[in-house]
Amino acid sequence: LCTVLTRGFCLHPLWQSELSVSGGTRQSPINIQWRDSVYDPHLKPLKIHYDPTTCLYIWNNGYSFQVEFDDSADKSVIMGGPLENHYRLKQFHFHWGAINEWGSEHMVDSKVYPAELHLVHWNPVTSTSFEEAIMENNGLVVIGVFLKLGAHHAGLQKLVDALPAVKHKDTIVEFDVFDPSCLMPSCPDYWTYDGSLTTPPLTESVTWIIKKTPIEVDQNQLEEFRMLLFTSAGEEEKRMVDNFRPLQPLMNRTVRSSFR
Ligand SMILES: NS(=O)(=O)c1ccc(S(=O)(=O)NCc2cccs2)s1
Ligand SMILES: [Zn+2]
Repeated sequence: LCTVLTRGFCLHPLWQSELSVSGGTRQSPINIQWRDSVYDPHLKPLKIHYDPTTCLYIWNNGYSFQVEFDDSADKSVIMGGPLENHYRLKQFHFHWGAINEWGSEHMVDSKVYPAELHLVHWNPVTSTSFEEAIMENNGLVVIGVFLKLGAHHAGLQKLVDALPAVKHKDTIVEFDVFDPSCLMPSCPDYWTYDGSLTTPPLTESVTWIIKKTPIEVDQNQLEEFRMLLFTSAGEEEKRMVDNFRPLQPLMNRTVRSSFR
C-alpha cells in the first residue's frame, strides 16, 4: 500500500543529479491548481496544422520513445493561443508510470494521470535551429496532453505497434506517415504557463500549453509503453517506466486558462 500511496519512483540516473537547476525560478512540471489559474480573455484558440508526411522515425533515446519530424520548413506548425508567432513541430514523446496510479509529469489539483504526451515545437522566427531555441527564453512551446485509462485509442495504436522495434535504448525504426493531431483532445480548453524542459538540459525556455481534457487509451496500450527498456541491447534489462520528473515549485508564476 505504501508504494501506491507514495507514488514511489526510482529516479532514472538522468534526473538523479538534476533534481533542480540551481537558481531555477521557472522549472517544470508543476501541479496546476485549477482555482488559482487566471482566465485570460486575450488568449486565442490554439491553431494546429500538422503535415503527416513530415513524420520521419521513432527512436528510443534511453528515457522515452520519441517521434521525430522534418522541421526544415513551416509544414507542421502551431500558432495562436498565447503565441506571438508560429512554432515548428520537432518531436513528440511520452512520460508514464509502472502502474496506472501515476506517470504524468504535470498534475491538476494533485490529480496524476497514468501518462502524459509532450509535443515539442521551436520558434523559427527568433532561432535558426532547434538546438539554439532550447537555450532561448520562450524558444520552445510544449503541448502537454494527459492520457487516462479508458477506450482503445485507434490513432495511438499505429505508434504502439512500432514499439517492439525500439525496445532497446538507441534503436530506431522508420515511421513515415503519422498525424499527431489524432492525439489531440477535441476540447479546445488549455492552461498555459512559463516553464522549463523536464529533462536535462532543464533550460527555462518553454511556454507550456497543457490541455484540460485527457485522451483515453486502453490498458494494453499502456502496457506496451511499459515493455520498453531504458537499457541498450546486451545490458541488464531495466524496464522503461516512471520516466517523469518530480513536481517543481511554482514560485512567482501564474497559470492562465483559456476557459472560464
Ligand atoms: N519533457 S520535455 O518536453 O520538457 C523535454 C525535455 C527535453 C526536450 S528536447 O526536445 O529539447 N530534447 C533534449 C535535447 C535535444 C538536443 C539538445 S538537448 S523536450
Ligand atoms: Zn516530456
